[in-house]
Amino acid sequence: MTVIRAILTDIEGTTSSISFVKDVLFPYAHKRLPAFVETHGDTPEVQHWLHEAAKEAGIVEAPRQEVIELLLGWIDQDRKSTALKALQGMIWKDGYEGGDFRAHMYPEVGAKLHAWRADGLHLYIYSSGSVPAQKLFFRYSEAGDLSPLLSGYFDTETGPKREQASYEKIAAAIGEQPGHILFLSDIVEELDAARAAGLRTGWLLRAPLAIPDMPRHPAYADFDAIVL
Ligand SMILES: CSCCC(=O)C(=O)COP(=O)(O)O
Ligand SMILES: [Mg+2]
Repeated sequence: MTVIRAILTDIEGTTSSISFVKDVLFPYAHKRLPAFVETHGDTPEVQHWLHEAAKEAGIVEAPRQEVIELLLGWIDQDRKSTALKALQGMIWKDGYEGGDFRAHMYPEVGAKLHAWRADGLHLYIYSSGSVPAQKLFFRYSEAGDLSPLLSGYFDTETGPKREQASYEKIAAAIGEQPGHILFLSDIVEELDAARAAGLRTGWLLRAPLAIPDMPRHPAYADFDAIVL
């Protein structure tokens, strides 16, 4: 069995509950997005992402209000748009820093990340959430500030999570052979793509999900069940 030297983990459904993202983060961004665009819409970074969103939808000449409506619809659909995720991250910053919420972590995750790091493993995140949003997520988590444990973050600017090439790029960026990296996710298509790139995989099936008799990937109910 190859030695695992690095762990790359997804967030939603893996370290943290889907309901925290859908019931806390998304409504927070939905409520504040129109005012945020109103107040910050002329800054270069926000302008850039509004333009990218409009381009993605094929409405580059559209008035700003139409782009806002588009983004609100995308939040409702949980569209994994890089532009939307970048804007959401900027909006969530206020929520974390103002103490409106802390990021949910499943109960064993914080201790397990500490243990893996103490064993010398390098820990990385790969999520559809933007890198700045990921940094906030682990800094302001229910398990305390976990950001010092993390060696790096990847988002969909590296590539889509269901494509083999994204994992090849991440392995190269980490500087490890793919076989020494364990990717953890709740989404089987992401795990298939990671395996095709040569990474080891772990499928998180959090309760009430049951582990099938013959899972397509090594399957675990939580991080404590993972044997390296
Ligand atoms: C870290 S930002 C909040 C999560 C988010 O917006 C998201 O889309 C999570 O997707 P994941 O790839 O972590 O399943
Ligand atoms: Mg996920």
